[in-house]
Amino acid sequence: MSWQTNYQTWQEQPTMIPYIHDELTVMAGNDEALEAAFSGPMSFGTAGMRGVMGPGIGQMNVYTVRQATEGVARYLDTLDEATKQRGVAISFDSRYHSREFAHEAAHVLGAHQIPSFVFDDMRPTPELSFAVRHLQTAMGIMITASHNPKQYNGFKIYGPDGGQMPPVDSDKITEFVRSATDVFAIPVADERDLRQNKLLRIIGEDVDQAYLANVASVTINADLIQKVGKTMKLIYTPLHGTGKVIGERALRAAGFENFTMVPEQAIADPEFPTVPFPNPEFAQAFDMAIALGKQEGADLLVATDPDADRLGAAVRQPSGEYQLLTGNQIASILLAYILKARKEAGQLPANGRVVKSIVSTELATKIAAAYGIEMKNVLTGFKFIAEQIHQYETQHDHTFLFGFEESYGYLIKPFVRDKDAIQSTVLLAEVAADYKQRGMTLYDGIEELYATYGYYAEKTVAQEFPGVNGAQEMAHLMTEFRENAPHDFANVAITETEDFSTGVKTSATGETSTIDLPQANVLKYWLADGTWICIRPSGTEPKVKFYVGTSAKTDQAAQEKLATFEAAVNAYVASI
Ligand SMILES: O=P([O-])(O)O[C@H]1O[C@H](COP(=O)(O)O)[C@@H](O)[C@H](O)[C@H]1O
Ligand SMILES: [Mg+2]
Repeated sequence: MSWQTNYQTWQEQPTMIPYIHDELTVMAGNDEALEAAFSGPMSFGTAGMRGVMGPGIGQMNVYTVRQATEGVARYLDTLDEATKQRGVAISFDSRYHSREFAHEAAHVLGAHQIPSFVFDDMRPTPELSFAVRHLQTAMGIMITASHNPKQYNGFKIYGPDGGQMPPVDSDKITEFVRSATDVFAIPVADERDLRQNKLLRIIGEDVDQAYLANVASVTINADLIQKVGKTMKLIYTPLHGTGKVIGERALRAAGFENFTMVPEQAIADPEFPTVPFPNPEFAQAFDMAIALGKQEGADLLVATDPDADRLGAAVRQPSGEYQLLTGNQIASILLAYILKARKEAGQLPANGRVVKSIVSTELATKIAAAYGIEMKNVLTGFKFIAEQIHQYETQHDHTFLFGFEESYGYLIKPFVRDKDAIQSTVLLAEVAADYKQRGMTLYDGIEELYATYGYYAEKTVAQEFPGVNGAQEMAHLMTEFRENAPHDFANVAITETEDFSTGVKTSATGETSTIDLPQANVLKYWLADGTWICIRPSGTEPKVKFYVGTSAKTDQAAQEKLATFEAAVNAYVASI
C-alpha cells in the first residue's frame, strides 16, 4: 500500500489518543515526514524493533507498540497454557514514552490473559534479561532505543533463556505482528482491572536485590578490592539513563566505595541534554566525566548508555590526561584478567569458550589461544552470543567464559543473557585496581597485552543513509561491493572473501567453502597481511558500517596500517 493510503487510514480514525492525533495534525502537508512515517512497518533488526517516535505505521508509538505486543501475545497463545501463564517481564528506559509503552504492552498482554511483570521504574536492559530468568517468565520486553538519539525508541524481545530472540523465533513473532493489521482494533485491558486480577504485577526491589547479588559474584579477588579498590577513585556516568538506578549500588556492593556519579548526568532525562548522543562509543560522552575526573584525580571513568548494556571507559595517564579505551580494548583486558585468574585458580575448563562477533578484535582470539581456549565467532547482535550460551548449556559441550562485541558490549557471567554494562563496570574496576597495585594504569595493561600478543588496531566508520531512500541506497552500496568486487585494499591482496548472504567463503584462487553462520547481508575480506575488513548495514540505525582490523609489530605501524586501510575503504566507497 502507498504511504498515502496508509496515511489516510490514520486520518480517518474516529478515535485516536489525543496527543498522537495532535502530532498527526502537525505533520499535515509535510510529505517527506509523512512518507517516512507511513511507507511501511518497522523491521526487526539487530536488536528488535527500533525507530523514531511519532505517528504512523513506520514509527514508534502506542499503536505500533500494541501491534508488536499483539504479535508476542498471539505467539504465546500458540504455546501451552502453563508456559503462557509464566507471563512476560517488562522493563523500560528513561526515554520519552518508555514507561507508557511498557504499560501499553502489559495491557495488550492482559487482554490475552497473559500476566506481565512490569518494573516500577526504569531498569537496565541486562536487568530485564536477568528478570526473565529469575522470575522464569516465558518472555521479556525491553522498551529502549539504547544509545540512539533522543527521537528514537525501541522494543527488544527476549526468550525464556533471557536472550534476545534469535531470528528463528523472532521471525515467527514478526509474522504474528504482521498479522495484526488493524492497529486501532487491538484489544487492550484496563490497568486497574489487570492489577486487581494480578495480571499486571509491579516488580522492583526484589529483582534488584537478586540481580545485585549475582553482580557481586563477578568479582574475583576480594582482597584486592578491599586493599586497593575500596579507595581507588572512580567517576561513573549513566548518561541520563537507567544505570543510575543500579550502577551505584552495584559498585558499592562490590566494595568500590570511592566513586562519584557525574551529577548532571545522574538525572534521568529523555532530552539527554548534556551529550550530543548518549553513546559511550563517542568521545563527547566523556566530556563531563573527564572534567570531573581531573578535579577529583580519578583513576578510571566509566560511562554506560541509557539502557546500561554498553560500557565505555577512560583511564588517567601519568600526564593527567584521560585516554579513552575502545570496546575491543575493554573486552581484551577483561578477557585477559578472567582467563589468568581462572588459570591460577585451576578453574580453566578444557572445553571453555569465548564468543565474539565477526567484527570484533582478533586480539581476543590470540589471548584466548594463549590459554588454549577456543574463540567462537558469531554474527553481530548479542542475541547470537546468548544463543551460543544456551547451546552450551543444553548440550553440555562447552563452558561459556566470556562474550563481547566491539560495540562496547561484554558479558562475564551468564545469569544475564545480553551485554551487561553493570557486571562489566564492576569487573573493570577490579582490573583497574589490579594494575594500580602494580603501579600501572589500565592503559598500561593494554600496552602490556599488545607487547605480548602484537599491536592490534581496529576502527569502525559509519556512513549515514537517512531518509526514505536510505535503505535502497545502502542496498545499492552492498550490491556494488558484490558486483564490482575489490581485489585488494591499499595494494594488499584480498586472499579470502566471506559473503554471509550466501554463506560462501571464496579464496583468491577461486576455492570455495561454507560459512557455518546464518545468512546475513555482510561481507568480510581477509587480506594477505592478516588484516580484515568488514562491511554491513547496521540493524539499528540507518548506516552502513565499515570495520577494519589490523595488527603490526609496533603501535605506530599498526596505527599507520589502520589509517591506510581506512583511506582505501573510503576511496573504494567514493568510487561507487
Ligand atoms: O543498540 P544496542 O546497545 O541495543 O546494541 C545492539 O546493536 C548493536 C549494533 O548493531 P548494529 O551494528 O546492527 O547497529 C549490536 O552490536 C548489539 O548486539 C545489539 O544489541
Ligand atoms: Mg544499549
